[in-house]
Amino acid sequence: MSVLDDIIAGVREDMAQRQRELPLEKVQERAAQAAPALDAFDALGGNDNPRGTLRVISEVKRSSPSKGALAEITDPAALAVRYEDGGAAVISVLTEQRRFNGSLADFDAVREAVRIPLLRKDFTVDEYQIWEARAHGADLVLLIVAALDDEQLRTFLDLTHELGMNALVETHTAEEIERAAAVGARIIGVNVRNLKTLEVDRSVFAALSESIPAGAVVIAESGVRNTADVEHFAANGANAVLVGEALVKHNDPAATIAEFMQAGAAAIAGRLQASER
Ligand SMILES: O=C(O)c1ccccc1NCC(=O)[C@H](O)[C@H](O)COP(=O)(O)O
Repeated sequence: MSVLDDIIAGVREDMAQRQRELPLEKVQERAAQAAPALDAFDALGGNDNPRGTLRVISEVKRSSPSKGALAEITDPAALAVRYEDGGAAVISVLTEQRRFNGSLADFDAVREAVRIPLLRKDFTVDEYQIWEARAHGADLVLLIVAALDDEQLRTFLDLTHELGMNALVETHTAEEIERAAAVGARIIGVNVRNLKTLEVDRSVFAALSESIPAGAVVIAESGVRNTADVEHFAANGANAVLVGEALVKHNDPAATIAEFMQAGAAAIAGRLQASER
């Protein structure tokens, strides 16, 4: 069983428990009462032409299967406020419990504290989780192509859009990018971490980003350690980077986000100039 399969097995068990406690109809009632979703596509520069700014999706991440415990994060809301102050475009909150030590309670605390779009970062395998995300005020959900068949991918993306949210559709191979494009994904991430082996290979992004259709927002996910990594991803077509570990371990995450945005903007300016020549 791969790491991803193992995570998903636990996610299904935990979701079954929540479904017993709060059936879908109740979650749908709560979703209907939630404030409308914020436009994460716009916040990530989807409507800017040319996309001259590098956006940062900043993640609230306590633990991970690859690294174990990363940071204590006793107050996720306070961390999120620092992210917002630093200029984060979107905040990602991990809600998976067993391997990432996240929760919907963390998500709720962050939702109360900030006004920018929020990604509910979980392993989506059922429509219930998409309704649940909306009921908790999410603006963006994660759809991992490797975890879904084409029918699920299309149905889940359509439901996400019907509920007024956007989806970060995550890929790791050329074939997964084709599948994401075929269902009309508007925000496509390339995760340089292989979720089946946990290996991080930053070269995967440059090899794949050109095959992402024009018009989609391009996200480089995982493995950002410093400004050099941001420059590398931005020079190779990233409109945004999704960063967890480097921010939760830093004592000044706001300053780090600002540095990443500055480094990314310079690299994008270089890329745009080169394409005009
Ligand atoms: O982070 C992991 O070890 C991991 C393992 C298996 C599935 C998903 C995993 N992480 C989810 C992510 O995509 C990252 O949290 C996110 O991209 C940020 O990564 P990083 O900046 O490297 O912490």
